[in-house]
Amino acid sequence: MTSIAVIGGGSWATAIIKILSENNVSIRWWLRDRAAVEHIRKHHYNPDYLRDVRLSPRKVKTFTKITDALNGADYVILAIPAAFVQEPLAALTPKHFEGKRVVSAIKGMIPQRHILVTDWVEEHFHVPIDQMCVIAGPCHAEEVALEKQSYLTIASTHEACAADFAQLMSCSFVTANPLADLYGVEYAAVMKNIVALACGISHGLGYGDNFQAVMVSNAMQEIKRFVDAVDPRERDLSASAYLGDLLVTAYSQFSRNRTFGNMIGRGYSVQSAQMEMKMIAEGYYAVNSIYEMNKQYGVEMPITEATYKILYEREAPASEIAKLKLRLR
Ligand SMILES: NC(=O)C1=CN([C@@H]2O[C@H](COP(=O)(O)OP(=O)(O)OC[C@H]3O[C@@H](n4cnc5c(N)ncnc54)[C@H](OP(=O)(O)O)[C@@H]3O)[C@@H](O)[C@H]2O)C=CC1
Ligand SMILES: O=C(CO)COP(=O)(O)O
Repeated sequence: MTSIAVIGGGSWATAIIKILSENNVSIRWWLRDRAAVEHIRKHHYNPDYLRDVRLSPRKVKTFTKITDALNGADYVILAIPAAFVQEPLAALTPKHFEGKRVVSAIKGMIPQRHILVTDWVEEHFHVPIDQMCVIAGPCHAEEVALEKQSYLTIASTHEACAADFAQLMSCSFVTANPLADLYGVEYAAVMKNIVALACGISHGLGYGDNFQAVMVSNAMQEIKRFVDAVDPRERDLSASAYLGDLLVTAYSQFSRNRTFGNMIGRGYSVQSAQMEMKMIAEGYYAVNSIYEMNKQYGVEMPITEATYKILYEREAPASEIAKLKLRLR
């Protein structure tokens, strides 16, 4: 039986565990919150996220010590927002990861370093890049909880590695397909969160569906320009791992990033929007990383620039979106 450690106790970790539990696996789940661990052991659901998801005590064991969760695991899934992933893993060394495959379920970048999570894991824990995957595709945890038909893309530089893990992430309501484009998929997943923020901001300002459709079309071109600059290769950006993920985050009621942006458009400060939301909007951190990274690449990125100026330079949302309006086609 495949043993899988899941690191993180939020909505996506909970949804991933629900999917994995449909297969013949044993899950070793680390959460930082001791009270949540006690609650799950006693009541078999996560009290803080997706409370309707029942967790099989036979398949899912919870841990408060991260090394215990990793013990004997074949896979380690990282499912904590990128901004916070370094702290819980700080005590781990390359030895803890020896012989394990690492899967990033994170759609964000390491903020202080402006690097992808897989690059950080390779650098920090010496996990070979071909032993890593990312979980991508248009898929909200809330819909997984409701068993609504969903699709995931498992990307890796090594197709067989992606294919193995895709099998574990497939079940009656989830189809997971492998794809050999780790970097393209990972960057696109980071960038779609920035676009969702921009869509939310415009919506909060009163812009309508016509404007948003143009924003999303322009965003796809912006993502293509950036991804082609950082990792040039043949790829079909209309595939669901790229375009599908952008669409779901830009339009869905469940999108954390769009919700956060919407509050900013309605006049909330960054701090008050963060306090209002229990969940994390990765795009807030990602926009800083992509903006900083792009100083090196010089790609034309009007949507990223406008979002950065609103969130980090405290420019007025209305005037930044008005300027952006003139750059969209
Ligand atoms: N939700 C979704 O539908 C999807 C999410 N993702 C990605 O999954 C990743 C996780 O997001 P998601 O589960 O939605 O996030 P949530 O906001 O639902 O949960 C955040 C998790 O991170 C933990 N956390 C917050 N701050 C810290 C910290 N300082 N140190 C350690 N842990 C911390 C929280 O712990 P605590 O509960 O104790 O506060 C919680 O377990 C993100 O990269 C997101 O982009 C990808 C696809 C879909
Ligand atoms: O990546 C996600 C869905 O694919 C989740 O991010 P949002 O909640 O911002 O849409």
